[in-house]
Amino acid sequence: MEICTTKAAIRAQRQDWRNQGRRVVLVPTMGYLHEGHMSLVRAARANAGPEGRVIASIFVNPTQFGANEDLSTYPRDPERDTAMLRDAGVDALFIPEVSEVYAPNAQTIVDTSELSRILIGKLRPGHFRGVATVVTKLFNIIQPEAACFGEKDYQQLAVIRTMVRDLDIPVDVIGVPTVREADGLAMSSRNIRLTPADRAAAPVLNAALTEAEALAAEGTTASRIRSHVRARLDGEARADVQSVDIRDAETLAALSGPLAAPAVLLLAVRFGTVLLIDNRVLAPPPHSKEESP
Ligand SMILES: Nc1ncnc2c1ncn2[C@@H]1O[C@H](COP(=O)(O)OP(=O)(O)OP(=O)(O)O)[C@@H](O)[C@H]1O
Ligand SMILES: CC(C)(CO)[C@@H](O)C(=O)[O-]
Ligand code: BAL
Repeated sequence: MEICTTKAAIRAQRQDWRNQGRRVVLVPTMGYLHEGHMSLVRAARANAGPEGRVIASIFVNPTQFGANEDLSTYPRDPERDTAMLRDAGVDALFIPEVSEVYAPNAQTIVDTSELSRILIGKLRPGHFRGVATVVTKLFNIIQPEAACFGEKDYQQLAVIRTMVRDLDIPVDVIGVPTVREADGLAMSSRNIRLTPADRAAAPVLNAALTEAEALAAEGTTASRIRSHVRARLDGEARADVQSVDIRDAETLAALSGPLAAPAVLLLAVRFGTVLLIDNRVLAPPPHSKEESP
C-alpha cells in the first residue's frame, strides 16, 4: 500500500493508474477505523473490479467541527488504521496534515443551501458545509471514478449526492449499508467514548428503529411512529434525545401522514458528551398507494 501525505504524491499515484487505464474508487474516512469502514473498503474493491484500485483517505477535517465540538478529542490511531487498510488490500492511503489540505487563507466553500440547514445541520451548524467542501477537495485531488459513503450518515450521503448532481462532479456515489455491533448499536468511531453504562443503554436506538419498522408495515402514520419512537427513547434515562424525524427517504422533505413512499426515520441522541446518530428506511405498507384516498 502506497502511503501519501501530500496532494502531489497521491495525484502522481492516481495519474499512474489513469495511464494504466485503471478505475479508482475512493473511501474517505476520519480514521479510528472499525468494521463499518472495512465494509466501505469491500464495497470499493467490488466496484473497482479486479483491475481497479482502491484509495482510502484519513483526515479529521477541522472545518466540519463546531467551536464547541469534539475535534481535539476525536479518537485517532493512524498506525492501527494503516495496518487495517493494508490488510484489507487497499492500494493507496492519503493521510495529509491539515496544513497540506487547506491554504491558510482559504476562502472558498461548497454548501447545499437547504439540505445542510435541516436535521443534523441544525444541531451542528456549519457541519455539512465543512463536509461538502472537504469531499469536493478530496474528489478534486484524487479524481476517483467512484466513492463510497456509509448510510449511517444518511444526511451526509444526501448532501454529497446533491452536491455531485448540482455541480456535475463526475464521481459515482455509492451508499453502503450500516454495520452494527452484535447488540444492534451502529458502529461509530465515537462509540469508544461512551461510558460503560451509556454503551449498555445505546442499543435503544436500534430497538426503537426496529419497532418503527413494524409500525410502518402496519400502516401507522408518520406522526404516530415518531411519537412512539420519541417515547421509547425518552424512556431511557441515559438518552438525551436531540431529534427524531421522519422524512421522505429521497428528498428529506418532512412527513406526517400515512407513508405512501419510502421514508427515513432519523435519530440523533446524546449519551453524555457523545452524539450518536442512526436511521432506518421505512417501507410503506403493501398497497399503500392504491388504498390511500
Ligand atoms: N457503522 C457503519 N457502517 C457503515 N459505514 C459507516 C459506519 N460508520 C461510519 N461509516 C461510514 O464511514 C465513513 C467514514 O466515517 P467516519 O470516519 O466519520 O466514521 P464514523 O464511525 O461515522 O465516525 P463518527 O463517530 O465521527 O460518526 C462515512 O462514509 C461513514 O458513513
Ligand atoms: C466524509 C468525511 C470523510 C468528510 O470529512 C466524514 O464526514 C466522514 O468520515 O463521514
Ligand atoms: N461521520 C460524520 C463525521 C462527523 O461526525 O463529523
